[in-house]
Amino acid sequence: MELQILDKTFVPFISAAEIDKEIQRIAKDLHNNFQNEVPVFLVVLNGAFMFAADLLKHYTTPAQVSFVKVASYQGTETTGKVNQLLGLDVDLTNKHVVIVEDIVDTGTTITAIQQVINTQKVKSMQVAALFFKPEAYTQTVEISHVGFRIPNKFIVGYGLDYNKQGRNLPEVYQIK
Ligand SMILES: O=P(O)(O)OC[C@H]1O[C@H](OP(=O)(O)OP(=O)(O)O)[C@H](O)[C@@H]1O
Ligand code: HPA
Repeated sequence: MELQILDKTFVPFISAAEIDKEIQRIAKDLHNNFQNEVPVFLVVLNGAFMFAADLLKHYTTPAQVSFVKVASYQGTETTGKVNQLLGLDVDLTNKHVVIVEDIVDTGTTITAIQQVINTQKVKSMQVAALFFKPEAYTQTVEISHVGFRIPNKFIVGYGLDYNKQGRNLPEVYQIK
């Protein structure tokens, strides 16, 4: 069934069952990665809230979870654009960090986050993204865990919004 949000029409793209299957696979890969270690999951709000909830329910050994938001503002002339992670309330020193993102599109956001994380002495850093648009990606950060590689078309649902709407949908729609 088509979905109308404001001026745009969307068509069904990925079902809730398909999403769940990929999330279980990613959770298993993460378990295998960390074995007896306790990783820190940094969930990037707002979009990743639904992915993070489902992923972390399948990650059943001890972990730390923290929620961050990216804020960028203009610094001085020499520093240019400065990025900040709002809400980062854990010391990441010597920790295995997993950044949890709903989507990596151009890669601007994940690159900004990685730059902030790299100012701390972490043990390792990985990215888990449910969706990745290879054709749109312009950056070099490695996306360690990807649910779906998708075409460069706008999607909504499962945390992702169009003009603030559609985050609540349990499946994903693609713009028509
Ligand atoms: O790779 P990029 O081109 O940077 O795009 C990806 C980012 O865009 C979305 O966030 P947005 O800034 O829309 O905020 P939201 O999570 O609150 O929707 C998404 O959640 C990613 O964080
Ligand atoms: O395709 C998308 N949909 C919703 N939000 C987004 N943020 C980056 N890409 C997208």
